[in-house]
Amino acid sequence: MLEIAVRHAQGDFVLEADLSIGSGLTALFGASGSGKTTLINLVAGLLRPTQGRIALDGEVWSDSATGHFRPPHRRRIGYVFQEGRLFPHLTVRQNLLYGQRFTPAGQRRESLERVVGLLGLGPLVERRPAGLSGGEKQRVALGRALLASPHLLLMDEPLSALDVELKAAILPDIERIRDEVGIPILYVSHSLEEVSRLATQVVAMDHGRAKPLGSPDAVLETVSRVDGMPPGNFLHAVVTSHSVEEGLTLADSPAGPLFLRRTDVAVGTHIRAFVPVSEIALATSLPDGISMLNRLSGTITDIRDEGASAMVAVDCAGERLIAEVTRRSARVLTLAPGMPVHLLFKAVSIATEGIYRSA
Ligand SMILES: Nc1ncnc2c1ncn2[C@@H]1O[C@H](COP(=O)(O)OP(=O)(O)OP(=O)(O)O)[C@@H](O)[C@H]1O
Repeated sequence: MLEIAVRHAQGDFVLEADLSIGSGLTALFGASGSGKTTLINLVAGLLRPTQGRIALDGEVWSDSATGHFRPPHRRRIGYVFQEGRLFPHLTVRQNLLYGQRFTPAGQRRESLERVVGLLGLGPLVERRPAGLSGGEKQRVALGRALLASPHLLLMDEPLSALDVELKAAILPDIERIRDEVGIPILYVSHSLEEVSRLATQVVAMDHGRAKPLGSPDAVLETVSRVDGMPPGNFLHAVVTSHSVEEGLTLADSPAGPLFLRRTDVAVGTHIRAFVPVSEIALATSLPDGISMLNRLSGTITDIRDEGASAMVAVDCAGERLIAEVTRRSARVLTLAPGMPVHLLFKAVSIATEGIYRSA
C-alpha cells in the first residue's frame, strides 16, 4: 500500500494529496498543470514534500516531521515514460538486463525469461532499439522496469506517443502486468480508453488537489466529473452485427438496440459507447420521418439546471443517461421526474473513437 499524505508548495502552486493506493492500476487524470507530474515526482523522490509523509508498505520514504528522506534509487520504483528511453547501443536483451543491475540478487523477483514471456519479447531480444517500432520500444521499456523487481511502477503517459494500432497491441500487456505482478501502478493518462480499460481506480487531479473518484465505472458511467473530459454517457453494449453497405455497427445495450458508425470491433465484444449529453434529444412521443436511428425509452428521474441548459437524467431499463436540453425545451415539454420520454440521437453522434472495448 502506497500512502501519500502531503502538502507541497512550489511557487504559487500547491499540491494536496491524501491517498492510499493499493495493488492494481491507479489512473491519475487531470488537465495540464493540475499537478500530475508533481505528484509522480514526489513519489519518485525527485521532490521532497514541503509538508507530509509518503510511505510504501509501512516503509517511510519521506517524512517532513522527522526529516527522513529515502533517495530515489533506494525506493525500488520502475518507471515508464512517454518515450522508451532505451540505450541505443545495447540489444533488447542487454536493455532488459540493465533493469536488474541495481537490484541485489537476493531481491530479484522477476527473471528475464518470465518478463520476455509476459511481454512477448522473444523475437526481439537480439535486436537494437533503432530497428523497433514505437510499440515494441515501449514494451521493452516496460520489461526493463519490471526486471528491477520494483515495489511500485510509475507510468507517465506511456502510450500517448503511439498510434491507435500500436496502442491496442500493448494494452493487453499492461493488463497482464496489472493482474499478474501484484504491485501498485500509478499511471498518468489523458486517454479515456486507457482509463476505462486499465484502471482499477481513478484519481482526478484538479488544481493541485488529488481527488479519489473510485472505480472507472463510477467515473465513466455518469456525466464526467473529470477536467478535460467532455460531458457524456457511457452505454454498456455488446456488438451484435455489422452492416457494411449501410456503414453501421449494431449493438445491444440494456437500454435498447444501438446503431453506431461502422467499427472493426468483433461481434460479441463488450463495449462502452460514449454519447455526449449534448447529442441527445428528448421527445414525449416517438416522431415519424426523422433520421435519428437511436431511439431509447425511459423515465425521467431528475432534472438539474446548469446555466441555460437543463440536465435531464433518464432511467432506461436500469441504465442512467443524461440529456442536455435547453431550459426552454424542458419548460415547453413540461419535463418532470416520473415522466416517460424517448431519447433520440444519431448513429454519427457516437464518434468511432468514442467506442471503447470494456473488460
Ligand atoms: N519548480 C517549479 N516552481 C514553481 N512552479 C512549478 C515548478 N514546477 C512546476 N510548477 C507548476 O506546478 C504546476 C503543476 O505542474 P505539473 O507539471 O505537476 O502539472 P501536470 O498536471 O503534470 O501537467 P502536464 O499534463 O502539462 O504535464 C504548474 O502550474 C507548474 O507551472
